Amino acid sequence: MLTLLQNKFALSERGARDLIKGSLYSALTDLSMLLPVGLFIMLLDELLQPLLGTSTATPNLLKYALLVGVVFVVLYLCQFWQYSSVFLSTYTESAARRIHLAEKLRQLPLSFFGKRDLADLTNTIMGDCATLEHAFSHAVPQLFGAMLSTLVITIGLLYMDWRMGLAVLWVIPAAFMMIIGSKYLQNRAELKHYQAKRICADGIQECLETIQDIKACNMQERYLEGLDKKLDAAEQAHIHSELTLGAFVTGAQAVLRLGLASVILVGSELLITGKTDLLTYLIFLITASRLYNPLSETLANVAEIFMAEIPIARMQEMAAQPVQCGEKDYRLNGYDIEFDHVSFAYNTAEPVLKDVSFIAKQGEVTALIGPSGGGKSTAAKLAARFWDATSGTVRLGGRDITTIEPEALLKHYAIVFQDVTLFNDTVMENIRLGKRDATDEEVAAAARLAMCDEFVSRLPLGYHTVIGENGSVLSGGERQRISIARAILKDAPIILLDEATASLDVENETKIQAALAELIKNKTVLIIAHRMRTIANADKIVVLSDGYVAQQGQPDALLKQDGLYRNMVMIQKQNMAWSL
Ligand SMILES: Nc1ncnc2c1ncn2[C@@H]1O[C@H](COP(=O)(O)OP(=O)(O)OP(=O)(O)O)[C@@H](O)[C@H]1O
Repeated sequence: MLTLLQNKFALSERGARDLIKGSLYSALTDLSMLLPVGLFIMLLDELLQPLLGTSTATPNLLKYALLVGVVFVVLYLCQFWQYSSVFLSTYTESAARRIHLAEKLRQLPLSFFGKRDLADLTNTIMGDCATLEHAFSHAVPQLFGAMLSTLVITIGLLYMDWRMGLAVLWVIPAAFMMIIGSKYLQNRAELKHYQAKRICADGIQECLETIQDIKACNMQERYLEGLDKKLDAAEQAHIHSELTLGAFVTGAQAVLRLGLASVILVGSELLITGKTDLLTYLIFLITASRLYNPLSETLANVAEIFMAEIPIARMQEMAAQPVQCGEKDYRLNGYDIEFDHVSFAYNTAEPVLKDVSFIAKQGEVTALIGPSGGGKSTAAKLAARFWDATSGTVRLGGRDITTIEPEALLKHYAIVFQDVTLFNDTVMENIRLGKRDATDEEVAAAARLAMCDEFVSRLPLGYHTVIGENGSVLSGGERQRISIARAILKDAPIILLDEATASLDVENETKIQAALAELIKNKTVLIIAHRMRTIANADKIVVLSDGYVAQQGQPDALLKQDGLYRNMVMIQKQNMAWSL
């Protein structure tokens, strides 16, 4: 039962157990709502008896006053238990779900993010969690509770008088059949609504991200027209989905109310023909008027549960994604990085790296060079296990890196990428990310080595200036220098520099090269650069072209060979001779 609920609703074991508890409390609350009805019937019975001549006793009002008090307390307690059980457990489960999702995202390989668009992912984390939170606090336990309480009442009514019992109950399967029958249409409408909403969110996100280019190309009007159409489509899809839901739910609720009419008809007939007594007839009338209330709400909830199937499916899809795992405690024999017949493809069958083999030795600078799209950045990312090789092995210190837990592995790496990522925080904290426990003095020393001083002194609050989302108040070169300072501060044994100095002017590049020369002593350095001067001091060159290793060896030796390396050096020399 627990496993079934876990699988069906993407719940944790505790969540499934809480759902059962919440459903039982909901059933108890529904049943407790019949207590005032019972009390009323008792009083009615005592009032009717003198009229019917079966007794002369008058009702004991004190007894009824006490019973009203007891019923009130029971009702209060049932509501209180149901509320605290259902809502508290739902929000606890919801918090656990969000943490679990975040934890899962942390462990997923980057290939997963390459396949998903960001708006969809954000929607899964924020929107889907909220949808499920609402469904499990307002719909699912109430539905199960109503089903349970209806079952108990059904047995009681059929036992009292099966004919009037059937008159009350026939509408329940009819109404549910109507809702279940409409499931396909409702799901289709909701899926269309969700897709339209996602397209809208994508459009808005794209607009915000590319606003600079849209303005530069004078495309505002055309772009906004497109966005307008997407918003209209989302609005239409939403109206359509609400109408589909509303039509079936109100239809089913109307069918439920027919039960009262049928009980009046059947009961009157039985009463006239003397097949039942007045009290039984009244019991059925009053029960029927109460029985349909929780059921009526439940019908609207059934639709919400159907709709929750979409986010549940997405949660399950996320949960089923394979994560990168490995050992946290391991021994390395130095920090040589070895690519051993490595091939790799992103999403397509076409490999980006093909049978790549080379060793980046500790204490040496190994430069990856080659034409654009040759696979240099991909190789660097494979070296840090951002992705796992499709075939072949990447080793660090003689150990296959797929056997090492990614976070434990990354402790050995300081990385400076082409695309720098900065956080909306101070310069100081952005650099401190390299080493969380670094003192302000250590951060400032790293910043000085990375030539940050000069531009930081111009910021209003110096190192304590908040630099905006992704360092929006800084230039490309300044952002890159912060990223280099981070790497210097981390002082890891392996350094990956992917176009690390690409956004710098020649003067700053020369200064930073000097700082980097200090940083990289006795470390394993893998450097990617287009400018030959950036890799002038490399110990080894690996030329990657079209995913293959075209050449590798010491720079001097490669210069003597007629190959890609010599061509690139010659072309760059010619370019430097040009002037505008
Ligand atoms: N995340 C990705 N998903 C799919 N394909 C990708 C991805 N990243 C890169 N590629 C493709 O892989 C190939 C190699 O890209 P890579 O960035 O490794 O080349 P590179 O040699 O570093 O290029 P450049 O010098 O222009 O930066 C290219 O064809 C590129 O389109």
